Amino acid sequence: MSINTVMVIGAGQMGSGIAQVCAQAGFSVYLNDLKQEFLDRGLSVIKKNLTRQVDKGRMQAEEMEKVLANLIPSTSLEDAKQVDLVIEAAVENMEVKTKIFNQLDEITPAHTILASNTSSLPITEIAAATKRPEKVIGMHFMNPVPVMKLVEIIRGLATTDEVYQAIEDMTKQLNKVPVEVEDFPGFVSNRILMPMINEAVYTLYEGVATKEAIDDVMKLGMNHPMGPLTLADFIGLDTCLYIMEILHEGFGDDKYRPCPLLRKYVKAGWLGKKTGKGFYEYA
Ligand SMILES: CC(=O)CC(=O)SCCNC(=O)CCNC(=O)[C@H](O)C(C)(C)COP(=O)(O)OP(=O)(O)OC[C@H]1O[C@@H](n2cnc3c(N)ncnc32)[C@H](O)[C@@H]1OP(=O)(O)O
Ligand SMILES: NC(=O)C1=CN([C@@H]2O[C@H](COP(=O)(O)OP(=O)(O)OC[C@H]3O[C@@H](n4cnc5c(N)ncnc54)[C@H](OP(=O)(O)O)[C@@H]3O)[C@@H](O)[C@H]2O)C=CC1
Repeated sequence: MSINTVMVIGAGQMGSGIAQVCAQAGFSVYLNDLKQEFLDRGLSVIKKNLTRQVDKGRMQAEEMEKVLANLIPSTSLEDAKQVDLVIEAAVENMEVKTKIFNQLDEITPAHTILASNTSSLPITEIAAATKRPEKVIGMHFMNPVPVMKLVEIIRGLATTDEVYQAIEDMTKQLNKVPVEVEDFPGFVSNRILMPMINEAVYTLYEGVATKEAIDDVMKLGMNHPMGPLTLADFIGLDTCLYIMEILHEGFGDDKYRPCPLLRKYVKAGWLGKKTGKGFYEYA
């Protein structure tokens, strides 16, 4: 099962990072989003990241041009006709994802593998929106994608060994480390990380400490590279809330109830770094 051409759906922070690492590994990459302006934003982030590598002497300018030439902007899902693998990184919403997978199932050739970068949604349910559940798989990258080594790989109930192997091999080609986990809400990463972030929001909500103090405790006391509230802003408060809701619903356990303050911020449109304001403000 050979993968040469990839489509990444969603040119947000995850999609643009995934497209960048695929293009750097030599794959031809269609980067797809709903509107040209989102694509332009994603491509400009990629260019900025690569330019930093060139400035630091880690990449030749010609190499950067080669990587950029591997990227093909796309606003039409029909472009998926050409690809061997789709990695979907649109918003964390089951309705949106099943709609995309259903369309991809019609558009892509029979051999194409359909992967989702979902952070918490059941792969088996996404796969059920297609007539090829054996070719649907979770490929969960971490943020920021060009820096973080891990990719969680999640099989749906029907995913074949051959498809799993192709995705594990591809992950290694991207210079990442694959870790296989089972299809349960939040997988391993967000089942552990997100309740910690949610608890940090409760700690703020209950007035136990200021946001800066909460972050300092976890940075200086536990050696976390970012405090949990800074990390929540970095991930996106909407994504954090969606993940908590999926854990809450998926396990039916109130220990996963999202903090009302998190809900309030999302309702206000304070989504973190990507909107310029979350727990902190960003220029
Ligand atoms: C929600 C989910 O489903 C799953 C998730 O992804 S959860 C989130 C997982 N990610 C984390 O937990 C990130 C925690 N934070 C960190 O690891 C670090 O703070 C960090 C890597 C983001 C930044 O590291 P730092 O040392 O504080 O800053 P800095 O020195 O500026 O950056 C270190 C390197 O990362 C690069 N970098 C930082 N942010 C970047 C970005 N957004 N994109 C690309 N590269 C980036 C920098 O260029 C720098 O590269 P070099 O070492 O090659 O020069
Ligand atoms: N943020 C993180 O740290 C991580 C997130 N993830 C997962 O990755 C996915 C994307 O998250 P993230 O990149 O942070 O989110 P962003 O909000 O940064 O980006 C999502 C992008 O997808 C676009 N989009 C939405 N619907 C569609 C569609 N139907 N077709 C094409 N594009 C669409 C959005 O456009 P618009 O702006 O119009 O909505 C936006 O540009 C989510 O499933 C998330 O859970 C996984 C690991 C880490």
